[in-house]
This record gives sequence, C-alpha cells and structure tokens, in this order.
Amino acid sequence: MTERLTLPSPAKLNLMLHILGRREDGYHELQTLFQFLDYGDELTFAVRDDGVIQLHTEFEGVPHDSNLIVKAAKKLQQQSGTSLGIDIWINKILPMGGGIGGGSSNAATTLLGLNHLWQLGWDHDRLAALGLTLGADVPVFVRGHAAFAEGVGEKLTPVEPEEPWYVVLVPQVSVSTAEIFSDPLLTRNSSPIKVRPVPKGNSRNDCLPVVARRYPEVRNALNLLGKFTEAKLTGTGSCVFGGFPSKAEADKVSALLTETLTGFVAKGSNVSMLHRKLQSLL
Ligand SMILES: C[C@](O)(CO)[C@H](O)COP(=O)(O)OP(=O)(O)OC[C@H]1O[C@@H](n2ccc(N)nc2=O)[C@H](O)[C@@H]1O
Ligand SMILES: Nc1ncnc2c1ncn2[C@@H]1O[C@H](COP(=O)(O)OP(=O)(O)OP(=O)(O)O)[C@@H](O)[C@H]1O
Repeated sequence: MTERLTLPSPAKLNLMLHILGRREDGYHELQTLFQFLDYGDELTFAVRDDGVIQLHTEFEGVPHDSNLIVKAAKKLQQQSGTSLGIDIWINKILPMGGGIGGGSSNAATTLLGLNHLWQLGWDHDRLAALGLTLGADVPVFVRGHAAFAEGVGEKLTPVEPEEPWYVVLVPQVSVSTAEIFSDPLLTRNSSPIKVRPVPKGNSRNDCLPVVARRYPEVRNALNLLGKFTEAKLTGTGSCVFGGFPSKAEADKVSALLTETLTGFVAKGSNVSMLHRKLQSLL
C-alpha cells in the first residue's frame, strides 16, 4: 500500500483586528495579530502516480472542486509541473465560517504536505505567495509562526505573544466574511499602529460591533464569556474567545458555559503544530 502521511491543520485566533481602510479592489487594509491554537483538523495524504487529485471526504455545501484543499493541490500541481497526484482525507472538526481559519489552514496544510510528498523543494516565500491567491489568511498558516499582519493579512512580522489557555465558544451560526466587510456600518478608519511590539490596550476587533448587531447568538456568547474574562471575537466571527492562565481555569469556565453553548478549550501556540510535526519528519 502507498505510504500515508497525516498532518495537523490548526485553527488561528485574531487577538486584535483593526481596519485601516478599503482598497480599490474592495479588500480591506488590516492590522491584526495572529496566534495558532493547538487544536484543528487532520489531513491524510497518499501520493498517486496518475496525476489525479481526489478529496475523499465530502463537505456539506462545498462541491469537490470548490474545496480549498482541492484548489490548493491543483494550483501547486499546475505551477510545479509535477506529474504526480494525491488522495486526501480530512477529519474535519473546525467549524466553517467560524473566523478560526479552517479553510485557509486546510489549504496551507495541503501546500506544505504536497511540497513534502511531491518533493518539490519550494520555500515558504513561494508557497505563501501561491497561498495568498487562495485566501488572505493562507500565508500565516504556511509560515507557521504567530504574526502581526498588515496589508490584507499578507505582510507578516513574527511576534511572541503570551500563550494562554483559551475557551473558544462556537455560536451555531456561520458568518460570511464578505458580508461583514461590505456592511456600511463597519468602521474602516482605525489609525495605523506604528509602535512594535503592539502596545497593550489595542485588543479591539473592529468587526465586533457589526457582527454582534447582526448575530444575537454571537452577542449572547460574548456576554456569557465576558462574565469570566475579556471576551473577544476572532476574525469576522462567529467564534468568541477568552484567555486563562491555566488549563484548569479554562476547563472550569468551559464546563459551565458548554452546558448551553458549543465550545472547546485549547492552548495558544506561537509555533503552529503543523510546523512542529513537519520538523519532526526531517
Ligand atoms: C478577517 C480575517 O479572517 C482575519 O484573519 C481574514 O482577513 C479573512 O481571510 P479569508 O477568510 O482568507 O478571506 P478571503 O477568502 O481572502 O476573503 C473573503 C472576503 O472577505 C473580504 N475581505 C477579506 C480580507 C480582507 N483583508 N479584506 C476583505 O475585504 C473580501 O470581501 C473577500 O471577498
Ligand atoms: N477545506 C475547507 N474547509 C472549510 N471551509 C471551506 C473549505 N473549502 C472551502 N470552504 C468554504 O470556505 C468558507 C469559509 O470557511 P472557513 O472555515 O475558512 O471560515 P472562517 O473560519 O470564517 O475563515 P476565516 O477566519 O479565514 O474567515 C466555508 O463556508 C466554505 O464554504
């Protein structure tokens, strides 16, 4: 049997997110702080020599060829000129439309996994540039280090924020990123932060007022978690999170809140678990 490789595909959080303006192409200039979670999906790959790219796991509402996993594999195959193909399976646990970057992370895991299995020898710069054509959040997952991001999210400076335990609540609504970014009420004029590292007190997410207004489920999650710690929105939501100094404290709060809401506890991590796994293969 062909050798199989299983790789993690972690979630991300936006610890803050400021919107500085809107570009002519409709995309928004941001400043955001990305950190990974030791929590995510798992992708399994097996090389095939007939050039076929086949994702074997079905996604509700996402046709095979629209899946970011398949799109990433096809682009890398075309641009590298390899004659090899791939079978892919995924154990999907990350909520879709949750603002924790599941789709982008899956694309990045696919790019790094195939670069390894197809022995392409592409560096991270080249993979991140390809990744950016798939989504604004793909480059940070390719690089695998917590980062302060600018531009549309592609100009990355590595950072070392604290690594607390997080309670992440998952309101049962899928938020469309495009919908939030096109809301007329969105604040798009935050002043650029010029000081590094980003001074404390800049943890605001400019998307929060618009998301909370549109989604009562998100409002409810923010209120409930806010009784225990500063409750924040990641990306354009729907997920809401708060940090705790220990797993025990995070577990205690999670146990109380998940009686009525869906959620999980995970450690913040400045080095993606995907990169830790890839490092161990070398
Ligand atoms: C908001 C964040 O989650 C922060 O991490 C990301 O920047 C969103 O990244 P993503 O989901 O990979 O986003 P994409 O798939 O590239 O874009 C989805 C839609 O969001 C809007 N969008 C996204 C990123 C950005 N900087 N400005 C935007 O206006 C665009 O309308 C775009 O059509
Ligand atoms: N492999 C994939 N995993 C999840 N979603 C995918 C995938 N491929 C395509 N999609 C589509 O992308 C949409 C956004 O999914 P994703 O999980 O990345 O959202 P998100 O967590 O809000 O992302 P972000 O934080 O980057 O905005 C989904 O609703 C789905 O239609």
